[in-house]
Amino acid sequence: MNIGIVGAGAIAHFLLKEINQKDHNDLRIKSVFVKDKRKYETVASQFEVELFTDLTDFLSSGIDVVVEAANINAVKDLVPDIITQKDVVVISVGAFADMELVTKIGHLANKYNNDIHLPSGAIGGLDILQNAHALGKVTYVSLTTRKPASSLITEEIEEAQVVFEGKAADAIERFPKNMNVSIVLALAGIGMENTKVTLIADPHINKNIHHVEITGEFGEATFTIKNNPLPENPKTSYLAAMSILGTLKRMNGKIRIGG
Ligand SMILES: NC(=O)C1=CN([C@@H]2O[C@H](COP(=O)(O)OP(=O)(O)OC[C@H]3O[C@@H](n4cnc5c(N)ncnc54)[C@H](OP(=O)(O)O)[C@@H]3O)[C@@H](O)[C@H]2O)C=CC1
Ligand SMILES: O=C([O-])CC(=O)C(=O)O
Repeated sequence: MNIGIVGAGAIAHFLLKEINQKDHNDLRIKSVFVKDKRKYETVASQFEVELFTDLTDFLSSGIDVVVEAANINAVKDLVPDIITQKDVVVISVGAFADMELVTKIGHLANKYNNDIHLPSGAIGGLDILQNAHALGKVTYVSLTTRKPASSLITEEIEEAQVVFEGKAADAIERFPKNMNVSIVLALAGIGMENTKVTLIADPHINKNIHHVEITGEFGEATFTIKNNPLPENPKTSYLAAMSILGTLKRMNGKIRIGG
């Protein structure tokens, strides 16, 4: 499967190293869409990929699937065009807090018969939530995220501080680089307005910790993950990058486990 990536930051580098410099069967990154080729010219030689700044050229470069690893604005600007030609994996899931965009991209995906994949990113438990919500009988979903203070605020603090408390819809507005997880959780369950979020800046930790609580007719579930950060961008958890690789492998296989 030939892959094109949008973005050349921390997640893209993880994927380039894993996929193009190790053996992941027939996965191969061929093309990278960037805003500025000069900034990333070493990426082309180091990973044997071609850089593109023109979307039409990028999409016709022999790729089968596009992975977005850029940001929310890139999803809004590029995915409506990409989905008319290719399957797409989106990691800046926060873009889908905009329900108009979800409707538009969903309509185009149907019309052109391409798929949108939203990896679980830095969290887990989405299988439980979606199954539990199949009858619409989930009553409560919350996410409590604790990150190193420097990932969330610029001021120096001595003690852990709640920097946001409210609904997922507002969490992603306030923290677009840190709260994509709240939106994938909301999409899998009871929505942007009902998914409760607490975000804590903690000067004493070096992991990105997400704690999910779900209550419904099925019973109750809790889930905590203590993520190691990606060294190139500590705001981003290692597992978020890995979840894209996992998604690509599952797309390329015929046996689907869980879900
Ligand atoms: N769903 C989840 O659980 C998670 C999602 N994320 C999200 O994943 C995304 C990527 O994360 P990460 O790799 O750490 O971020 P980085 O900041 O390290 O990299 C982002 C890259 O995207 C590029 N970029 C931005 N806009 C465009 C565009 N319009 N076209 C092409 N390239 C573009 C940037 O280029 P330049 O430097 O030139 O601006 C940069 O190379 C972020 O949105 C992040 O919030 C992260 C963690 C978890
Ligand atoms: O990587 C993480 O731990 C979560 C994150 O940044 C996001 O959801 O935007």
